[in-house]
Amino acid sequence: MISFRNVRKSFGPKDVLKDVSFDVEDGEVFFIIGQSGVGKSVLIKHLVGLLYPDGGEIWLDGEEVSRFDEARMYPVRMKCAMVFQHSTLFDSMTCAENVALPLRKHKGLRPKEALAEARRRLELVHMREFGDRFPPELGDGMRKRVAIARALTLDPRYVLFDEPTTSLDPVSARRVDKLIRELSDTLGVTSIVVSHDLVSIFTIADRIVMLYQGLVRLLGDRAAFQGSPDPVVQQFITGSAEGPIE
Ligand SMILES: Nc1ncnc2c1ncn2[C@@H]1O[C@H](COP(=O)(O)OP(=O)(O)OP(=O)(O)O)[C@@H](O)[C@H]1O
Repeated sequence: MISFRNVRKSFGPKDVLKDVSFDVEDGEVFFIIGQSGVGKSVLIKHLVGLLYPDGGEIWLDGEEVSRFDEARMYPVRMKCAMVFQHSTLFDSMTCAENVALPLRKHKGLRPKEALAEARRRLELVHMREFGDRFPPELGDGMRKRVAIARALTLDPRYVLFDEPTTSLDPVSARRVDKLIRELSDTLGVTSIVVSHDLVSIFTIADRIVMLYQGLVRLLGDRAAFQGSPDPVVQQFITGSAEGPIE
């Protein structure tokens, strides 16, 4: 389980996170939503020690990771994989070689074993037949799925997705949604998804937290958001230009 407890973070005079608290339960698909610049990426970077809070605590599986030094962060990063918005695959390696890389580096598998295991991992994301292709030969959606396969190589308990469907065509975006849902349902992975994509949110989220002006505006399931009388929540989820959001 992940707990953010009264987390505060400022950059110079800018108070990005003022007092943010919520828990993410094991196995759920948990979305973090809110306007551009509200601090969604800043928040998830705290989980893996890419940022440290100015105040408050972050707990992961019973340990306060917000006080960990680099050495103690290492196993945390193995447990929490990140899938960045732009797939960071090596263009000069095949998809299978890309997925095999962390298996060789962190699990010590020999090249042949790592490649065989990489092909099994590609199957999880329905990309097995593309193992010998190079990333530039594939579309964005397929590259994203390979990046997800690579993120899964070290059997993380948590996968942090930063805007996984942004810049994908609608069909590829829905395939990525389906995959995120499957990872929770079949592997028990906990997914934390930063997203603006209303279709994803209302199709696959178990729970959603909305950040607004440095605070949690609403935390709840899809029905709680759809039925919320809060005009800020309603404006965000309907994507309306008119309303209280500045
Ligand atoms: N390392 C940093 N140094 C200074 N300011 C930063 C740093 N990282 C983030 N910020 C600022 O913190 C604020 C929140 O950024 P963040 O990237 O978390 O927004 P976001 O909610 O993820 O937005 P988007 O949806 O556009 O990705 C922004 O104003 C950003 O400029």
